[in-house]
Amino acid sequence: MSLPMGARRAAGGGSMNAGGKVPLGLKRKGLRIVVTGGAGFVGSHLVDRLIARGDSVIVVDNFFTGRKDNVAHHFGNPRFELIRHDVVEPILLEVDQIYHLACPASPVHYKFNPIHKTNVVGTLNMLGLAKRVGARFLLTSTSEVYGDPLQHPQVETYWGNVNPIGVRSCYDEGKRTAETLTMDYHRGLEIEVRIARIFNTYGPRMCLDDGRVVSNFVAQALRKEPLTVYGDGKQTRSFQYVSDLVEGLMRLMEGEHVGPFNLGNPGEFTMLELAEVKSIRMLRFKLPIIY
Ligand SMILES: O=c1ccn([C@@H]2O[C@H](COP(=O)(O)OP(=O)(O)O[C@H]3OC[C@@H](O)[C@H](O)[C@H]3O)[C@@H](O)[C@H]2O)c(=O)[nH]1
Repeated sequence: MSLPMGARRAAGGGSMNAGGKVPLGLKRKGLRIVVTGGAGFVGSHLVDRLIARGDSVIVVDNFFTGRKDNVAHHFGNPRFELIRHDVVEPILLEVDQIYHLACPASPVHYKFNPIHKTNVVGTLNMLGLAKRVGARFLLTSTSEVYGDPLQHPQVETYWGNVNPIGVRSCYDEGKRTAETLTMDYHRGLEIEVRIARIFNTYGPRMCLDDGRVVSNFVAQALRKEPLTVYGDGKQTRSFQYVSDLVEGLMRLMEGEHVGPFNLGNPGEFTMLELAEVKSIRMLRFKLPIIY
């Protein structure tokens, strides 16, 4: 079957079964956890879940794309702390687990401000912290490590088809390097690590100007503007709701397996299909607040 270039879809139901048999929260209650990028779209939802199950959470965020508003409802909670900090600088914290999310994920943002340094130096700094305090480290990598994949859907053993010099390379190659560093620290220094490869995710707290396709289409539909389908619209993507992703990240952290694991949705749309009113409605039923 010939497939459109640029198709990115998680293989096998998103492979979210790592640690799936461990009931969340039972053994892990009361941990000290740092979430880098915790004031961002995905990070803030993760923080909500961790706080809700009784953990103490330190959010580290430089507010490049994250917003205080996303975590303001935790201000005053003694189990919550917010630190303005860029992960390209080292930081010393006493924690049990590190969720390393810090990195702008929308092409609009990272093309404007290339983030190779965030991925490489930032990941190195957080791995250094994991080593120093003996914390378990989870890297949020991306489906973009598969580049313009020639295999469809992508399984985790596929090495990808990646351009080292393109406009999106700072992200793709930055995350690939971050994965390499993570595995090196795991093999060489016996740091406990987990790697998640996140596919296209949507939900509340995405910025309207995020630039990714779901928020663009919803914003355009609400404004009754034409939807901007890029290229021939035959490229495909899978879309997962943010709470499903957060569930997957927590299961991965609590489970026994290093990964990498694809976290995504096995279903897929072409961008032309997504632009149909029916598809937008299908996604919108879970999109009560986009702002
Ligand atoms: O308005 C738009 C925006 C985007 N698109 C198209 O929609 C597709 C999806 O693009 P998006 O910008 O939503 O994002 P991508 O799927 O390429 O990457 C996204 O998901 C994986 C994450 O790891 C990345 O961080 C995230 O940016 C692309 O083919 C793009 O060209 C449109 O057709 N119209």
